[in-house]
Amino acid sequence: MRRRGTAHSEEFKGEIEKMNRQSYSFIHERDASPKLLLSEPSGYTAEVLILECKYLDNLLKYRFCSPSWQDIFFNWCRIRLALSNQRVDFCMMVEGKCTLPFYLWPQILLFGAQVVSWKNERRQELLFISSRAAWNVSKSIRGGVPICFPQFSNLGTLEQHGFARNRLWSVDKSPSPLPSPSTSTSTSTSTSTSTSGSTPSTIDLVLKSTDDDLKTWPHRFELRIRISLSAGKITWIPRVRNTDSRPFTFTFALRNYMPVSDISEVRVEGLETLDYFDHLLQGERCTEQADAITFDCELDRAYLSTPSKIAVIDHERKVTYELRKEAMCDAVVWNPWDKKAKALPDLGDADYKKMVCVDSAVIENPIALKPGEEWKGRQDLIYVSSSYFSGTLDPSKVLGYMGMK
Ligand SMILES: O=P(O)(O)OC[C@H]1O[C@@H](O)[C@H](O)[C@@H](O)[C@@H]1O
Repeated sequence: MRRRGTAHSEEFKGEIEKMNRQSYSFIHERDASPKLLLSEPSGYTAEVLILECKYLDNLLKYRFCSPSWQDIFFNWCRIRLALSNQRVDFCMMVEGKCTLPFYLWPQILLFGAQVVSWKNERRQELLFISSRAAWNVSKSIRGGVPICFPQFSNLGTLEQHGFARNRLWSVDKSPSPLPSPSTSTSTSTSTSTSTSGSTPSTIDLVLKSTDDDLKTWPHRFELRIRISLSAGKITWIPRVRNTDSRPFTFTFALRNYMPVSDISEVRVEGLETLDYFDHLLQGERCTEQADAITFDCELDRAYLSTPSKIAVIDHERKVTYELRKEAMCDAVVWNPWDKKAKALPDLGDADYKKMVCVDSAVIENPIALKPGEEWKGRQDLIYVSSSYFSGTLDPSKVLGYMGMK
């Protein structure tokens, strides 16, 4: 826990002044943790303990806890909206219920429902964030796990990767039950997992079509994402429901920006011998010849009909990310390399060396939903400290260790 220190006093001051104007107040007693008192016009008042604050560009980010974490989600959202009118951020609040320590809680932006921070027990960041991430504009952050919907990449007439990553989502306080796991597309409302008893380290976010969205994509939908956390694993369960009177189709991806020690030391395993669309060859269909994907130039490929488990092995850092997925049979591998990195304004020139994207996706066969139907996918991202050493990689051992063989 980091208490308010002198390094932050100016930042707090600026924010307190703004809060006063918005009729929120800030309490700080000498030798006590700083507290924020939220009072809404409706009369709701809550006291929040601030655990940590950091300043990122023009946005002050807090970690905090409260007796009522769900209420605070909502109040926090309103505060950020009122103060910046730009983006909203929060951490999963599970005080008193969650067995995980604070520093393991991921940070999720309501803007895009994007997870932007996820840490392991050694407090290492497990997601990549660009050194030039633009936190204060109305555009998806370069890093973390943005959600691509209803279009992946430029495979359609919509903005690149669809609009969902550039919209403000809501917390779904009473999420509808998950459909049966046996069907990936279902009209069933039967439950296998009770949402009323959803675990404290789970949050449901929802995006619904707006009148503006309907002008560019004329289909009414509800996109729900359940994000759950357990030690060493973070899970996304996306669901898309057709709430329109006509059928529609869509493509989808969870773009995983993973941090790596050096991109030239990385191997992606599980995609060998598969066909892929090469975006750098105008989508030409090719077949993977290598026994693992390695990187020495720009790569932008959508691998087709992939297995449910893929391993991203960082040889140097002795770390493996295991990607497990359901109902998302394609997988994208992307690294922009040097020229493209320079051309992307929100990516540092050398950042390409420190990241790789391996995404769970539905691209080749878009999902078709009739009115009332729902599609459900799932992605688990698992962090494994590998036990092998640089230069002595034995893929079969690693895959065996991960339960993949
Ligand atoms: O910059 P964005 O919109 O996040 O996309 C990053 C890259 O994503 C890839 O999937 C696309 O094929 C590239 O064309 C694109 O540059």
